[in-house]
Amino acid sequence: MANKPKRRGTWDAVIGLLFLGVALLLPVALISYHPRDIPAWVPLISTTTVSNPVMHNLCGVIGAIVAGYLYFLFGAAAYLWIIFFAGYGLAKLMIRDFSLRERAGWGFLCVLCGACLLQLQPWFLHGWEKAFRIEGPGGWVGKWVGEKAFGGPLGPVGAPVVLLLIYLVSLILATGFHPILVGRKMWNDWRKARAEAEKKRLAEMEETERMEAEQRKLAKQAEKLERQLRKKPAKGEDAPAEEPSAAPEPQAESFPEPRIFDATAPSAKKPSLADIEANRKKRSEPRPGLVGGLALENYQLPPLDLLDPHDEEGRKPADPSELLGVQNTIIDTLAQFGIKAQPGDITRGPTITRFEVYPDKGVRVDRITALERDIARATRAQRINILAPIPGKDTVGIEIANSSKVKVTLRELLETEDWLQTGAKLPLALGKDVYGKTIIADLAKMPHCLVAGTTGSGKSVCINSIIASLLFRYTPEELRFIMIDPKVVEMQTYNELPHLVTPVVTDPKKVLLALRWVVDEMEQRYQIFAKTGVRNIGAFNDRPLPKSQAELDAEAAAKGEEESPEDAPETVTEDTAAEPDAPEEDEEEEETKPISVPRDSDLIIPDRMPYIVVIIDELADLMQTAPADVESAIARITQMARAAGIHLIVATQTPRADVVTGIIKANIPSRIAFQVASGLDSRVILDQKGAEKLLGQGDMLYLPPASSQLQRSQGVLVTDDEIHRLVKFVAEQAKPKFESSIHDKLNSPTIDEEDVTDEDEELVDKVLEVMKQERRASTSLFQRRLRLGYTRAARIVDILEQRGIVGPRDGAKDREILIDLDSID
Ligand SMILES: Nc1ncnc2c1ncn2[C@@H]1O[C@H](COP(=O)(O)OP(=O)(O)OP(=O)(O)O)[C@@H](O)[C@H]1O
Repeated sequence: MANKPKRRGTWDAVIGLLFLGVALLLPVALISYHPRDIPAWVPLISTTTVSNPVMHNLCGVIGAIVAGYLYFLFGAAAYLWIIFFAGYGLAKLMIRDFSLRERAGWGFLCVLCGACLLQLQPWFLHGWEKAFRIEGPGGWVGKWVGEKAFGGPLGPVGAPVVLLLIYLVSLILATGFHPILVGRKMWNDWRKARAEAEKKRLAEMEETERMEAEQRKLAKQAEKLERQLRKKPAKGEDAPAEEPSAAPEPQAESFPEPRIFDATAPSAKKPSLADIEANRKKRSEPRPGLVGGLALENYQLPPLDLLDPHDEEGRKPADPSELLGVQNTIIDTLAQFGIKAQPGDITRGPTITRFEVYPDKGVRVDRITALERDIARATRAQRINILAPIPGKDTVGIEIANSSKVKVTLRELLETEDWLQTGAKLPLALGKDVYGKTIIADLAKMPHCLVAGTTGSGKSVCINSIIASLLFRYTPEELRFIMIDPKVVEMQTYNELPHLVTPVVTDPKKVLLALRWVVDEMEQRYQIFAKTGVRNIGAFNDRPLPKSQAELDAEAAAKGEEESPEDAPETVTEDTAAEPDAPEEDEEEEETKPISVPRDSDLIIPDRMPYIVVIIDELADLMQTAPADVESAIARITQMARAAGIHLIVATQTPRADVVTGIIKANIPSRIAFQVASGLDSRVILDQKGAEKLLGQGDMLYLPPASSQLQRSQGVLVTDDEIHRLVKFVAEQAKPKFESSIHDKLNSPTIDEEDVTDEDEELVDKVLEVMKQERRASTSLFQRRLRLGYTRAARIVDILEQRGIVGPRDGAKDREILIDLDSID
């Protein structure tokens, strides 16, 4: 009995070898087959009474007869027998307990189906009928089983499909090859390989970072040593020469005494009320040359007492023993896992406290990162974040949420010296970092910003504080807003602001029009810069203003000269516009009749230009309506608008790659991330993980422009009541004066795409054809060429404008064509 498996193994090898031998000889016999090799006495396949005098077949008469029968029965499918024998031969040799009996039947069925399918296909191998004198490319089986038995009842489509199914089923059963399982395995293997590659990449990155840190440390030590060596001779000549000062003692590494900073403690020095008022008054003084038809000579910037007073004294100071207790827990936990570390500084910020530790020599910082959950458990913290190392320091930072959060109010920030003394062109009070340092960004440098976070994380409050920061600094003459709020509710409060270019845009369909207006405005500003010979808004606004007629008259009178009409031109030429000393129109006249440039009559050169800040609250809603158009408009604005003084702030609560696309990200370098759901979302906003560990309610990561270092900070809090008071104060001083060009456009009824009938579509096609032939577009042209009434032609032109094919109406001129006409089929 014990011998049985052994014997079976021997027979398996014999059968396997026999099959492989057949698989080797079969192709030789089949390829060298010649019908005349078959002797006359062989039934069915003999074609001649006189066979070849010299045998062609390399496997002799037996090979010829076998090949002849295989071709006769299976046609070209005879070659499938090679796979049959080779496959089963190898399986018998290599796979233990391979059961030929279970599989061979299915293999045979596979060959039969192969023959039938070859017969039913009409394209190739039909020449074999004559060459081999057989029934068809599938042989006898193909003819009688495939064509007659299957093809007859199932028809030309049904038969191949059924046969193909049988073929696949028998192939699966013959080989034990499960396509779904194999597919799944391949997919899993691919994912595993990717994860491994990613792991390897991260490990390499960590290794390089570690090496760099090591090198920095070594460099520091070398520097320290060098300093010590340099100091020594100065102490005395008799210093013992044999002192082994060159080799640093490894155990003697000393760490600075740990200190506790409470960044939330009431600030020692506060600016006086008089300072703040003086600063505000200074900023409120009418600045020379600001026009804009808003009659704002008496405009006062809002005072800070519109904001709620912040209660610094009410803040509980940090309890040092509590903080030291937490730090000891951290050090103990690390020690339990074999990591020796020394305590470092403790900094209590508004939302989190950062505990620093100095890992001992030879400790890899990522070992500390790996203990994140254990440290969280030991300190009973809800969420912790480990900075290994803290950028620019030789310590590892463990950030733990404070039990009680300290609010960072807008008033607190606007009263700081940092704010009062800031040299930023468009300062934004964003918040305070862990060290209590105020974060004041300059929108002019940003120059565009992306704000993202889940719902309730603090985005709207952040946007409100940005708007408020600007309202506290700028008059409507100096800064204008375009607010886009598809969510409708968020920005309604601002509708009364005189700073608005147009009422808050809430209809997603009109957003594109607003963005296009911004693009036009930007282009016009560049034209004005070119005419006046300046490069950006700063230079434009700082240029000396042309003198007024009254000033010129006074000068002329002083010189005793007679005024001649030729000396006082009514318009400024291109050259004189750039010439500060050239005579100009009277300033009062200028308001009603702006300075114009004769050769380009549309170009109005204002004395000063306001900054324009475009705020989009909820990009996702816009990306749903017209993703390509919105994306390209944003890209256009962000790429060029900086010099023109146009800045974009985009907020979203959906930081997905299809909303914050690569193009949008590439053009918006500054980012503010609030809490998000996952590391993936964080990567979309910041290109790195981290935002998923934030605590919500204004806890944020700020990526300043031209930097890769994130600043964790607590966002500034401004309440709805404060915003209402602020807007009321501003709105009482001036009424909104909307730009007519954009206002009219946004108020004109849009054509709903659903209302565009088939008849309209036909006309649109015809109009496009006319445009292609004439290379121009105007309502009257279409009226004439297509014999249309005015209303009909104007409607089609409106549809074209809405689809972005032609530009807006521009007086009696032709419409601008915005597409490549050659791309029309
Ligand atoms: N800087 C902050 N300091 C303290 N609390 C804040 C701060 N920012 C936001 N909060 C709190 O979080 C709440 C939600 O903030 P906010 O309305 O800005 O969220 P959001 O991200 O805009 O949500 P949504 O997308 O749903 O509008 C606020 O009502 C406020 O209580």
